Amino acid sequence: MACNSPEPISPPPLEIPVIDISGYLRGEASATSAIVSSIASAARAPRFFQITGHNVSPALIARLLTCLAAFFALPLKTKNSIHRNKSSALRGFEAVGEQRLEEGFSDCKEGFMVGPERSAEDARFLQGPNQWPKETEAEGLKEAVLKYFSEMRALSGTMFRLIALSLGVDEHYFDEFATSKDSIANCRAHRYPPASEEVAKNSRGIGAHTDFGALTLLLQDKIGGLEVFHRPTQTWHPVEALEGAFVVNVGDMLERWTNNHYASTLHRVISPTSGQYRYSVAFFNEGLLDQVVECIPTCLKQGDIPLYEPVSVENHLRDRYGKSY
Ligand SMILES: O=C(O)CCC(=O)C(=O)O
Ligand SMILES: [Fe+2]
Repeated sequence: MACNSPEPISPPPLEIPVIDISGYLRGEASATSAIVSSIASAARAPRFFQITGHNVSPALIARLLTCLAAFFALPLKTKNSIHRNKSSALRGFEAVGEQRLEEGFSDCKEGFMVGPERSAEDARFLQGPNQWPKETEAEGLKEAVLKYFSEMRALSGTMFRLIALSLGVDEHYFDEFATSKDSIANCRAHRYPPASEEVAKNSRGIGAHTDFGALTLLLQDKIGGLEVFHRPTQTWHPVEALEGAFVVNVGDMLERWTNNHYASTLHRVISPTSGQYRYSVAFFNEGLLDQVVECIPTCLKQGDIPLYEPVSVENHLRDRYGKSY
C-alpha cells in the first residue's frame, strides 16, 4: 500500500511586535524605557516591527492615499511626462516592471518618488527638484505629499532617537544624520495592480530585497501582501496591515553601522488577488551623503572586530541603487 505523502507543515506564525511610542512622545520616563527595550529586542529579531501612538494624523493619511489613487489613475502618458528618467535625483514616476529587486522578477508595481525640494543648480546624488503633475491633473497631491513628507521626517527623527537610546548612545546621536536639511530622505508611493492567484504566485509586486538606507517607515493600506522572511526557518510570513500603524524596518546601512547588531531583513510584496489595487508609501531615511558609516562603538563587544570597512553614505547608496535599476 502506498504511503500518503504528509501534508505540508505550515510554519508557525511570526510575531511582528506592535510598539506604542506615545509614552516617549509625552516625555514619560518609565514608558520610554519600556519602548526602548521593546525596540532593542524587535530590531534584533524579527527585525521588523510596527509602531502606533505617533502623531501623524489619520486625516492626512486618508487624504494622501486618496490623492495618490487619483494620481496613479491618470493615463500612463501623463504619468510618463514626469518619469524619473528625466530627473537626476530619481524623482518622479516609474512604471510597472522598471525596477528589479529580485533575480528573475521585475517588480509589478508603479512608483512615485519625492524628496526634499532642491534647485537643479544645487543638485547632488539623489538631491534635486521634484517632478509634480499639473495641479489640474492631480489636485491636492503636492500639498498632501509634502505635508506627509515633513511629518514623516519628524517621525523618523523620533525613531532615530529611540534607536540611539536602544543602542546605548546619546539620544541625539543620529539627529544630524537623520533630520538635517541636507540629509537624504525620500518617499516612494506604490500602486500594485491586482493579479490572479496563479499570476501572483509566480510574480512579485516587489521582489525580495532588503532596504538600502538606514531606517524605513512604511504605510500600507488594508489590502495586505507584504511578507517578511524569517531566516532561522527559511519561511515567509505576512505583515498584518494594521490601520494607523507604520511598519519599521532596519536597512542595510544601519546593519553596517551597528556591526550587524541590528540587521536588515528580506521582505517582498505579493500582488493583490482581491481584484483591488494595493497602495503603500515608504519613507526611507538615508542620511547625509558625506557621513562615514563605521561601527558604532557600543556595538563592538570586547574581542569583536568591525565586520565592514567604513563607507560614505553616498558610495553605499550608489552601489545599491545602481544594482536595482
Ligand atoms: O509596499 C510595500 O509594502 C513594501 C515596499 C518596500 O519594501 C520598499 O519600497 O522598499
Ligand atoms: Fe523595502
